[in-house]
Amino acid sequence: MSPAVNAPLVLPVGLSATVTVPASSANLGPGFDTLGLALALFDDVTVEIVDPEVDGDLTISVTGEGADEVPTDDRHLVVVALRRTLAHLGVAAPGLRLTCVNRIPHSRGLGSSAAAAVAGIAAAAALAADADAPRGLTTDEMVQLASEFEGHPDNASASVLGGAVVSWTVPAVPVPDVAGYRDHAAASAAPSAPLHYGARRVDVHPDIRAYAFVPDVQSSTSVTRGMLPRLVPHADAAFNASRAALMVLALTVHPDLLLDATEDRLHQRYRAASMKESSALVERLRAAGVAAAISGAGPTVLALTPQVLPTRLADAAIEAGFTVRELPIADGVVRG
Ligand SMILES: Nc1ncnc2c1ncn2[C@@H]1O[C@H](COP(=O)(O)OP(=O)(O)O)[C@@H](O)[C@H]1O
Ligand SMILES: N[C@@H](CCOP(=O)(O)O)C(=O)O
Repeated sequence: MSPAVNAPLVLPVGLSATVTVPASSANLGPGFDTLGLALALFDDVTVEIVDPEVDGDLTISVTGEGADEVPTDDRHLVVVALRRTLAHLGVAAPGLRLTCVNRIPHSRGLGSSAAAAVAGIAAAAALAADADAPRGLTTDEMVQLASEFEGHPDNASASVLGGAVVSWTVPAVPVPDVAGYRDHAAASAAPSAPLHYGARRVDVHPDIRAYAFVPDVQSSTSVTRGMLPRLVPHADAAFNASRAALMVLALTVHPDLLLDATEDRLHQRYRAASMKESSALVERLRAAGVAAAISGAGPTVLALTPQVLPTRLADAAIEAGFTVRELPIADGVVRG
């Protein structure tokens, strides 16, 4: 019998790929759902193709962050992203064994879920390439798939491209009107409205240092996205447009402008009630002249500064219950 037309290429048992993917900090103050920064805190994921008769369809071993919390079955984010990407590439895996070494804390605003998606996508692309699959993935396609998975491109594109990123979306259907405004939130929420996602890397000024202040508490991104209003005052939107544009200058050539450039009126104030200690820390750091903002949807605080962080500020944050880490700016996902 001849093989079915378009039958998937089956990956051979014994094939394996390891990928290393960085954490990310999204928004950087004014750049809600657009700016992101890759940070040198890495998850390592190894995927091996196994014989299901011998090793089962799927085994997942997780050490480090989230080891006792993430599901070790078909719902695991890396597995979902991996399988979706293999299907996209016309490739099938008989059985899968995953080994995850997690260093990115979960639900803290450091892009752990985007990193998991990028790991799955990059591992699938690496396995398909090793098996000489007819299709591969370009970097733009990785940004597209990971952003579709995550629902916003800022974290995902930073973990793919590294450095700082400017990312954007193009709605595939006309954006509906609400009360005279174009309702982008409704358009993105509509399941029938696929988006095109784009992103480009910008190289960060070498003097800029990034510090993450990580609290013990967790905060779900989807929950705090629900705290955002559907409409905002035009003056606030205009304010953020100026600061987001300024932020690209501050990140690349004028680090002295970081304090002004990290101001925001679109999201942090609306989420502040759910992360009072983090919001207070942002205020304290900014009052001391350090450009600080909530990292992603929080509750981690990100500080960007062309100077070493003064010890008294780090000590005060530790006293308030935060772990303080300087995290170099990282390159994007790589095959290990
Ligand atoms: N490496 C991982 N493996 C499996 N699931 C993960 C991984 N990282 C994150 N997740 C899932 O994503 C959730 C956190 O996502 P989210 O609320 O978007 O926070 P974050 O800011 O860390 O991305 C975790 O509770 C977990 O279910
Ligand atoms: N732009 C998003 C970023 C979420 O980042 P995460 O690291 O908290 O998942 C948002 O602000 O919701």
